[in-house]
Amino acid sequence: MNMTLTFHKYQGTGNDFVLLDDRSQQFDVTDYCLVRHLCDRRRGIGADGLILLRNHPGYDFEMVYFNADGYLGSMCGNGGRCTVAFARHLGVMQEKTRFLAADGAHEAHIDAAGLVHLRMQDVLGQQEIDELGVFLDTGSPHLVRFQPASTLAELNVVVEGRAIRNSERFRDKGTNVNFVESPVAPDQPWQVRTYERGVEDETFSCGTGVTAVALAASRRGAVSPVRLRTPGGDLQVAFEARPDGSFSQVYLSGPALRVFGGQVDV
Ligand SMILES: N[C@@H](CCC[C@H](N)C(=O)O)C(=O)O
Repeated sequence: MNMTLTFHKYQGTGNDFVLLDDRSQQFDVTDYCLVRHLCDRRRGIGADGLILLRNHPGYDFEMVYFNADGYLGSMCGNGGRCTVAFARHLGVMQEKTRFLAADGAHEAHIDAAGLVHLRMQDVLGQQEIDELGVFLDTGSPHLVRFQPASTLAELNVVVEGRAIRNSERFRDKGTNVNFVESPVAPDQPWQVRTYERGVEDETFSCGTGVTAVALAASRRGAVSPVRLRTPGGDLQVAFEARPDGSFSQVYLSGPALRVFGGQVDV
């Protein structure tokens, strides 16, 4: 492209993103090589994904999300929270906002402690439960696997997750794979490690992933709000469970921090 891009680096519990203020709609969303380059941790800025903040009629902004593989992605929960923090940094919003993402409209607010609370889409339909685990879509597809006690820390998430993600069942559309350990005491969090589609690696956390875990764990006694611990930090998921097995009022809450800004020649 032979141009200089101004970028902003954000992270939400270690899930990190390059954010671009693209309200002028200059970025070529078909240039997957550029997105992949910017997300490359050796040759570029380095991130799990890239997000464009754009104007859109009827909303404070639109969030356009790309995975690190360069391709347009589905909903990104941690990325959504980081985009809300970015929108406040730009002055596009103050405490509350309503924006558009790949899976539709979202509301969010930033509390006095700086935590970002993002309302996720209602999760409708039945969770698919079999010997492999619990499959559900929280804006992105997720397989949730509950592990035996004290096994999560030693699990090879990349090997195990990649095998499931590339299995015949998931090869075409892919899935994220979340490995979960139940709390050791009622006041302890659910522990989660995630292999992420489109990053094709373990990430420090995954927002739509911990949301899927909380909803799947509600069948195992988890009560809203559920606290979840990822390698990148703690997140909270609140929800209302409906009699038909669907969930509404689903909120993903946690920190979303600006790390640095700069310019990159591309
Ligand atoms: N890390 C994100 C998930 C982003 C989408 C995922 N990589 C996919 O392609 O399904 C999150 O926080 O939800």
